[in-house]
Amino acid sequence: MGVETVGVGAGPDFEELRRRAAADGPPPAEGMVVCENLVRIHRTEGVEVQALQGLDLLVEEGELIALVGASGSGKSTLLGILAGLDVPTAGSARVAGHDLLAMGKRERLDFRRRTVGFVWQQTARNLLPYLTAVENVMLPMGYASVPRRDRRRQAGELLELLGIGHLAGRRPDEMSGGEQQRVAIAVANANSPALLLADEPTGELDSATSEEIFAALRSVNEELGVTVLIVTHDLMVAQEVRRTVRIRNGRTSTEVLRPERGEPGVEYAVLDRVGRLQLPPDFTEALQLSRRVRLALEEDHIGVWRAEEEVQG
Ligand SMILES: Nc1ncnc2c1ncn2[C@@H]1O[C@H](COP(=O)(O)OP(=O)(O)OP(=O)(O)O)[C@@H](O)[C@H]1O
Repeated sequence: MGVETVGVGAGPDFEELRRRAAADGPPPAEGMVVCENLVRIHRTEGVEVQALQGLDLLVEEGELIALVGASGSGKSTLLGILAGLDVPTAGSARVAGHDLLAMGKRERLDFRRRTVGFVWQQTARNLLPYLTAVENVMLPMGYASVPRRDRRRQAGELLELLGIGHLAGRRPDEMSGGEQQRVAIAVANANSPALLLADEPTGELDSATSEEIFAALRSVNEELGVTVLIVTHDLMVAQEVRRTVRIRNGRTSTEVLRPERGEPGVEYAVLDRVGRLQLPPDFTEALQLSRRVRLALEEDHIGVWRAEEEVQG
């Protein structure tokens, strides 16, 4: 192998080195949502909080997934980034092919209006109080360039799809919390988004109503083909989806996959594209693994042991 000198007038320049480094890495992943090594640091009054600390997430087009995690683990921060409301500090994040770190102001606004839909936990935040359900649904259609003459009909069809056609003429204060949330799902789909984000959509509701909200989210996923990502503490929701991703300390730690919805799932640790794995803290604590471990490749598994000097104390 030849040796090249990097210097003025000799050898490859910086751009060339960058191109080679990129070519050496794995090819870019594809999907509706692709986050790699995503970092978001909040700075307030001189204090830094690392809300996301190198998070990886891949969501395929057409999936319906749940995102769970303890309070403060970074779920809302991630949703804000995917919705184009917040900008990551480092790493990469793409939604429907849009690079969320490189977007200019104009593209970001367009992205929010056309590519994503959002349902908030607080029912009151999702709807304008002085408009009827059908008028609320028609509103985002203006941003998405739906011709004016088609808006009322399309809004009515969306409400029908979600089983709430009879609410079309009612204002939010004439509906229950669950009805408002289903109208909110119609509003979030009015611009035909590629990705629907829902932050604790069943958080303020009882379990029977939560089932209705979840059924509405499932309808838009199955009938309209929208990719849906739900942040939830609700066990019912987490058990009803095929894939549940758990965030811990600003990183994706484990995933539960279910062969069929409602069936018991299998929990997997997440391996990133360069082979990094986050060991669960209860495992590392039980075996007092810290700093370095010994690995051994076996026929069908990898063994992980405490390093010799740490075993001897
Ligand atoms: N704007 C902000 N300024 C400073 N720190 C923030 C800001 N937003 C979030 N954080 C911090 O970032 C971390 C992650 O917060 P985030 O709201 O994303 O967590 P979460 O998992 O959504 O929590 P919850 O389930 O309680 O909503 C927390 O430590 C939080 O205090």
